[in-house]
Amino acid sequence: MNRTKFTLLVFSLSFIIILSPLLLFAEDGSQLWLRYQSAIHYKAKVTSKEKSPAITIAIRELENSWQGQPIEFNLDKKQKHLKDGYQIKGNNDKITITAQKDVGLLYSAYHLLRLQLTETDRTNLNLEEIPAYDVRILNHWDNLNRTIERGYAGYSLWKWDELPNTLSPRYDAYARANASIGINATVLNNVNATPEILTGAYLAKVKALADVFRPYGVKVYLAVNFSSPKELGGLSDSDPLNPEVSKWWSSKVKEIYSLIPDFGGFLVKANSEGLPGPQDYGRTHADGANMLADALKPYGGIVMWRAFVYNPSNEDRAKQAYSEFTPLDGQFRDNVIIQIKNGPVDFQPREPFSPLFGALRDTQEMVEFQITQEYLGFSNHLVYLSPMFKETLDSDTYSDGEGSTIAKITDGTLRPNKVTAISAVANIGEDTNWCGHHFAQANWYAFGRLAWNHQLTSEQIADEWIKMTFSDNKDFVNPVKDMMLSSRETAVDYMMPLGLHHIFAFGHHYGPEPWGDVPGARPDWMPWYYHNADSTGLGFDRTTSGSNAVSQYFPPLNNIYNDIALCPENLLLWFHHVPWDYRMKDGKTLWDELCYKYDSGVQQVRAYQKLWDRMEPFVDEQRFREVQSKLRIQARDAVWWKDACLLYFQTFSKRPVPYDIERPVHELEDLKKIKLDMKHHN
Ligand SMILES: CO[C@H]1[C@H](O)[C@@H](O)[C@H](O)O[C@@H]1C(=O)O
Repeated sequence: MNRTKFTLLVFSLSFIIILSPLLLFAEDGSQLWLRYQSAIHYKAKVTSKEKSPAITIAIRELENSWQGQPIEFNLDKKQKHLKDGYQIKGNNDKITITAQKDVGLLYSAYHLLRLQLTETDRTNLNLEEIPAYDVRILNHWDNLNRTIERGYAGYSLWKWDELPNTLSPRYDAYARANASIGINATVLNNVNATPEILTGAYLAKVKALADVFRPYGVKVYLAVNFSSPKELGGLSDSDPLNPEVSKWWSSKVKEIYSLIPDFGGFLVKANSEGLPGPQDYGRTHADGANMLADALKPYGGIVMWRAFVYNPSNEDRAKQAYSEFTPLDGQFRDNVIIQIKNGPVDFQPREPFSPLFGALRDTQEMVEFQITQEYLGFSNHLVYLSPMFKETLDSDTYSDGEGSTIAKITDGTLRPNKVTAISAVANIGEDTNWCGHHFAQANWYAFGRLAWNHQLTSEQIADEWIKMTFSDNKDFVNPVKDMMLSSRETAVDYMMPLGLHHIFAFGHHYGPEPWGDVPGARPDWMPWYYHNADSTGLGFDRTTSGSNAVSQYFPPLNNIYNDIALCPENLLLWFHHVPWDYRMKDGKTLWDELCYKYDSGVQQVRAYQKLWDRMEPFVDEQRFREVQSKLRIQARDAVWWKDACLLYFQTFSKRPVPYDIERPVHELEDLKKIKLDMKHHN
């Protein structure tokens, strides 16, 4: 080797040595799970007779990163059964992909790259993927001032003040991330919607976003305020039966479609939590939804009408959506779909499924999940939500006999739905790592994967996500996967075990406040409304001798939930007021069981801390430290929850905390004084 070559070699080696830690350090999670290595020495050969923006992206993704056989794209419009899906066939020499839509080819590109990143065999491929739902949609609760209701990852991605002229690169990255997991729709603004979103100025901004998202197959939808005709159009009212009102909506819809020809439709929260709606004029939800549906119909748009309604009344809050919507069954147009939260109350760590699923026989239904962790420690706690999503989807409602799962009711298997959909409230914000917690990215990922295929297991999804996001080393994948898979149950244990619910601090919903009593607030906003602790026991009596919410479920569930001996123990205090000395299945008293559950939640988080520390060699410095520090918060919060709930409930149970578990480290009176400043959390 001559001198020049030697100098060059030394120079480049030192360059690599100096720079590599910096590169590692710069690893911040902004790439999400899209960590494809670029194929520097090899440009994949991808051929396609057809061209379109989606196909161009698909080719670009593969040419940048695919390290395998040449690929041939085929568009075959006759293969309608594929919907947004695709077939992949291939051997060592070649891969052929067929889709009926160009977006199907794009999805197939991400499928191949996923196989590559997860080290799955790619030499013998013969598969067909068809999505379970037509509309796989994120709901952003983003306000026009860029705060996010229940958002814990910074401000909204949408920079309304810069739009439509300036386009943040995050818009493209957002659409790409969604496309990579099959999400094809997004509601840009908060369901607590302001009429302003429908002004010409905002629609021009919405159009700019729709144009960025379109090549990735992501359609834009808007949440609308039911009073828009009055507030924006200057009409005397917004009565759905007033012809002027429906005329106003028709012309607004026409204006939207002239800007965004593939606009998806509206999401509506009406007559709920103070928002206006058809009931303001003595009309029904059906009158309101149908009026909007008629305006959207000529363009193929849909209305997602939310069932999240409850009034200050004497009726158990858990019963109200069912009471209000079942009498309207069969009255909705075929482009209306009722969007129902997974549980009957409000995204609690664990709820039974909403009894509305399956009860509306002649009305289309869809699930609304919450990815953002409003009731699960915000972006501070590591809680992998796939098991929770699956718990709902796999729940058997018995509406059409055994096997009538929520998945089958909503995906069209059991009902002749014109359109099928599944939604979730997003956890995405402007933070560099998108979701506030590196592991919260897994929940966005899991929602997309389940919306595509609800038969995937939580374990499969976690496995993929860990390998793509962090490492495929089994010494990392296996323990981290175990941590993720148990994390939801852990959170339930240190927050609200055995069916307890809604004992959160008023307003921000972060910490515990089972004693909560907000002067002047309505009873169903008080935590004691939900736990009913007294000297005899704990829990909400929803049996036939209590609020009778059990009767909203189909047999045999109504009887199972009604019977304290049959009711699943993880829902016991949801359905029953249980004596403190009631014997649980393991022989412990209710009080002791409660104590052990809280303690086990705390111990589990401690175990996660230890586990994560052992993972240091596998993770870059920055992500390692960030997750480590979040776990510290989670561990402190878990103790806070345990102490607050046990010390408070003990004032009723008057029994000792079992002597073999960790003693409280707080005074109840001190805990009662904690006031969190959650203003930035809205
Ligand atoms: C958007 O409002 C939210 C509100 O912030 C939240 O606390 C509650 O969970 O539900 C509401 C809803 O789903 O409409």
